[in-house]
Amino acid sequence: MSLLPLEAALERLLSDVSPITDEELVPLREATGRVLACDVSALRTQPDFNASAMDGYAVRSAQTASPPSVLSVIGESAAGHAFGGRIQDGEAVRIFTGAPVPDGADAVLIQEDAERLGERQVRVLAVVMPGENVRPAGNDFRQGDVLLQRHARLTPGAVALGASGGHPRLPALRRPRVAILATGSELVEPGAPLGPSQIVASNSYGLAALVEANGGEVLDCGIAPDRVGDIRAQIDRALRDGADIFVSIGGASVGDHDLAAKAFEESGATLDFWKVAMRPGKPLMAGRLGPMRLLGLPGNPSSCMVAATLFLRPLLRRLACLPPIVERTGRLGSGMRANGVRADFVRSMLNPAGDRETPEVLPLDRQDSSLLSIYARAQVLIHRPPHAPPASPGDACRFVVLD
Ligand SMILES: Nc1nc2c(c(=O)[nH]1)N[C@H]1C(S)=C(S)[C@@H](COP(=O)(O)OP(=O)(O)OC[C@H]3O[C@@H](n4cnc5c(N)ncnc54)[C@H](O)[C@@H]3O)O[C@H]1N2
Ligand code: MOO
Repeated sequence: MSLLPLEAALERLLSDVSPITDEELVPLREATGRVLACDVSALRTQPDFNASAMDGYAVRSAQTASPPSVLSVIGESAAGHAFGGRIQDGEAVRIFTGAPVPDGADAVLIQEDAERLGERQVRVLAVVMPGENVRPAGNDFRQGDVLLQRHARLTPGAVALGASGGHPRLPALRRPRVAILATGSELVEPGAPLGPSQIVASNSYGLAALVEANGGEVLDCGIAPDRVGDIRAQIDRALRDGADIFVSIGGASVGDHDLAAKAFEESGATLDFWKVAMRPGKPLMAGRLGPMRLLGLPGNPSSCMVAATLFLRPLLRRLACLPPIVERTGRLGSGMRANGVRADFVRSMLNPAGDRETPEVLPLDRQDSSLLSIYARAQVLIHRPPHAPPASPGDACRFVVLD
């Protein structure tokens, strides 16, 4: 099978994908990172009374026009305990930050500008203007105001705003469910004892982190040995459990024990493509089974993560109704050789001292696709198109940001 150009592969993968529209109410504590299903309006006004912004004395501002003057202290208003009466000329109410400003008062004199004279009196030492140190009712928002927009991704601040608006739960789109299966008889879980010629299954953890960072939910299918039946069983399980995407890791190449394509086909899936003109990540495959998408990622750790960044991430973000992550332009920090037939994605770092708009991009010196130590240091991938001519330091380049 010949290599499919990257753009054609992406087009095939994404052409008929639309965002999930199912909605669910999510408790505030679980809402960060979720995508809102609809606009959220305030159920209450904040603050719903005129509130003091400072500790001091609620006064009629006109009464402070020619300090020093003395006012009678007729009571106290604390947060949660309003003063019930009304202030008249010549009177003040001791008040604390966040407390309701009593009727009749229009300003708060901060206590640094006041001198308390026993229980009953206070000396005014400064002029206060009408409205000074008062947060009027509705200062933040009013009941019915749209606080959060449909399809916004909830930040910590947005969650706090939703809470303040009176919502214990927020309406979110269902997250795309991504089943992740590591395949390979040599794999063991991190921390488990390793037998001869065994290795740690690290990729599932990298992929799970990528899925969660991009609005998805992980269904962990563990590790399957190199047996078609075991891989198929996990495909069936993922379909039963309502996965939107099934991702296998490893067994994507052409060796005798590379069984992903066979397992996909025997499970009844159609294979959309297999093998993309890119480095790393060439043996990538994509298919579908009923409503579920399948991605077969290569096993080499960097190949797996790069293929996931380029294919799983956009698929997931589209399903999750998140904006695509677009390539950016930078300047090469070092020269590069002419490229071959595969688009090359070069693990690189950004020069922290460089220009932020058009950063200098520094390729890491070793690019072998087995090297997680290099991949983990990389912040970006320089995208060198097929047959790109040799490039010199300072030349423009395109790059993809990793997360
Ligand atoms: N004759 C050919 N051989 C290979 C070709 C080819 O075109 N012709 N392509 C090479 C390329 S490119 C890649 S990439 C690899 C990918 O192969 P597979 O997807 O079949 O990966 P495996 O053979 O299963 O594993 C490769 C490597 O990665 C390790 N691995 C696998 N799964 C995990 C995991 N979950 N966590 C960590 N490491 C994992 C595995 O032990 C192997 O060391 O094929 C080339 N060969
Ligand atoms: O594509 Mo493989 O991913 O070159 O190592």
